[in-house]
Parts: sequence; C-alpha cells; structure tokens
Amino acid sequence: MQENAVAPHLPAGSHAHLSGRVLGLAKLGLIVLDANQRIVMWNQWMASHSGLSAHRVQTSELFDLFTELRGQRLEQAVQSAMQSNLPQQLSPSLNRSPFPLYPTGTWGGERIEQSVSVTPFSEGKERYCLIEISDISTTVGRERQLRGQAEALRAQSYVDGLTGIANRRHFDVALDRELRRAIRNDGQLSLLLMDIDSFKAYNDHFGHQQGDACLIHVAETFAATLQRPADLAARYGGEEFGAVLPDTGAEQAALVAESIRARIAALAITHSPAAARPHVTMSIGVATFDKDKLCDAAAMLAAADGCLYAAKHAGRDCVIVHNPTESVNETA
Ligand SMILES: Nc1nc2c(ncn2[C@@H]2O[C@H](COP(=O)(O)OP(=O)(O)OP(=O)(O)O)[C@@H](O)[C@H]2O)c(=O)[nH]1
Repeated sequence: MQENAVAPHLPAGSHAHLSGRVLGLAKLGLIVLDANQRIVMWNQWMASHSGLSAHRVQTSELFDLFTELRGQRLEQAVQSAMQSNLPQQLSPSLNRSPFPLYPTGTWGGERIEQSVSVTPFSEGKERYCLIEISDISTTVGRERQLRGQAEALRAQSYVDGLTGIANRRHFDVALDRELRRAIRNDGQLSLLLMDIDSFKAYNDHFGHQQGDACLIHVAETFAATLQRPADLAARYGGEEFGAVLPDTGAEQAALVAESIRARIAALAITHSPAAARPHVTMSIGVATFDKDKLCDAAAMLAAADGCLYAAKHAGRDCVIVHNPTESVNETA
C-alpha cells in the first residue's frame, strides 16, 4: 500500500493487502465517494497528479474540494449514477480536463487530458461511487497532430505546387459549387480561361527554369488582380489559368479579363524573339452562366475555351467574350 492512498493497514500477503498495492500502482486516477460525496479513497496516481495527498483530501466533499466542478457535467454524472445506480461516462470531447490534474511535477502547466467514468456500487448497506480518470493526453495529442496533418494535406491537394495559387482540382470544385449556387439563386457566374501566348517559344529561348519563374510571376499578378474574396484564381494546367467569378455578369467579367490582360502586358516581361510580341502576354476567353444555354460546367468550359481559341486566332493578347446569341465577341 502506498502511503498516499487512503485504506486501512492490512497484513502483508493478504488479498486485501494485494488490492491496496494494486491501487497504489494503478496508472489511472481512482476516487471513491460515499453517499454524501465525501472522499473515502484517493489513490497514489491522484496524489501525484493533483499535488493533494490522500490524507489531505480524506473525508472532504469532492465538490467542496474542487469548487470549479460544481454544477458541471461531473457533478451531474455522480448524482445520476447514485440515483439511477447506472454507470456514467463523461464525453471526452466535451469534458477534456475536468480535474486540475497535471503531469507529475508540472503544477500550473497544461492540464492532463482526461477520460472520466463514474460507477455506482454498494458494499453492505453503504452506497459508493467510483470515479476513474484516465490520462488520454497522448491520444488527444496524436489526434490533434493527425488532424493538423490531414488539414495540411487537404490544403496541399488544392494548391498548385509551382505557383502557390489554386490548382485544377480546386478550380473544378469551385466551379461546380458556384454553378449550383447560381442555379439555386438564379444568380450570375462567369468563367475565364487564359493562356500565356507563345510560351513554347519563351521556354525554348530562356530555358524551362526561367519559364517556371515567368509562370509564377504571371500567376501572382493574375491572382492579385481579382478583387473579391469569392473570386478564385487557379492554374488550370501548364501555361493555362482559370478564374471563377461568382455574382459576375458578362460585362463585368470582360472588364476583369481586360484588366488581367493589361496587367500581364504591363509587367513587360521580355519575350523570346520568336514570339509574336516583344513582351509576355495572355489571351483570355470569357463565358457566363446562362440557365437556358450555358448551365453546366462542361458547357461553360467549352464556351470559354472556344473564346480562348478565337483570341489566339485573332492575334493573341486579347479578350474574347462568349455571346450566346452570336458566335464570339472580341472586346480587346
Ligand atoms: N516552364 C514551364 N513550361 C511549361 C509548364 N507547363 C507547360 N509549359 C510549356 O508551355 C508551352 C505551351 O506551348 P504550346 O501549347 O505550344 O502553346 P504556346 O507556345 O503558348 O502557343 P500559343 O498558346 O498558341 O500562344 C510548352 O512548351 C510547355 O512545355 C511548366 O510548368 N513550366
């Protein structure tokens, strides 16, 4: 029997003596309350994690000793266990650290994360309640770490590794979500597809590494041009980019596209001599949701891609807006 556990002195070798030894060695907190909620047993684990010896707490009422537990879930659990004679388990997610218990020797730091169960029992005519407290700090810590890792992985899976803006998967998810919202609310939605002009020539002339640096510069400028928090700038693939613009009609989308085109041209990044223009430029296709004619992602993408193709054929460095009544409509 450890000196900090409350129990009568018993002859060595008896079963009761053995039980006392086991209580002292147990790696969980054990408290026994009588029918008046007075502490009649407090094991060594409780003493070394609370800083309160068994002699100090003996016969104290648990909820006088820990007044912060009054009116809390633990007091209710003890009361219902005694009344119903049924065991109670405190939800670890809602009651992570009810007792002021700390890793041995670190009083005042972070509390041990706890899983607490309450079990009523009778001995002769006396009624008691056993409270068991397990240290689940390691499990909770591991859970937190896993959640953090899962969150980081999820974020990574939505981010383009080279440019740091949204990737194609993020673009697809955003387009689908915003399309459903536009259909539900009879709202507006536009989509831009854009492509750096003559980028093969840029790579061939300056090398792939400088090509990558150019892509990063263009992506950052394009993303910074979008003003609204709900707008999404994404790398669609290779030297192609896409933007999802919620609550944006065709006219406004054309203005956004034109300001992207102008800002990229204004970067004045020297292009390859083989390119059509002296500086790096972009061609942009614009499509706008129309509940009768352009009402799904595939149709909107095809329309924007058709406009992008037309922009290339119109000489590049321009914006072409899809017009549902006509074929295409060049705006810059
Ligand atoms: N550096 C670099 N180049 C890329 C990357 N992804 C695609 N490219 C290059 O982008 C170029 C695209 O070339 P093309 O599809 O022929 O088009 P283009 O030369 O831009 O011509 P137009 O689109 O007609 O103006 C190819 O040379 C690809 O290798 C990348 O991540 N990094």
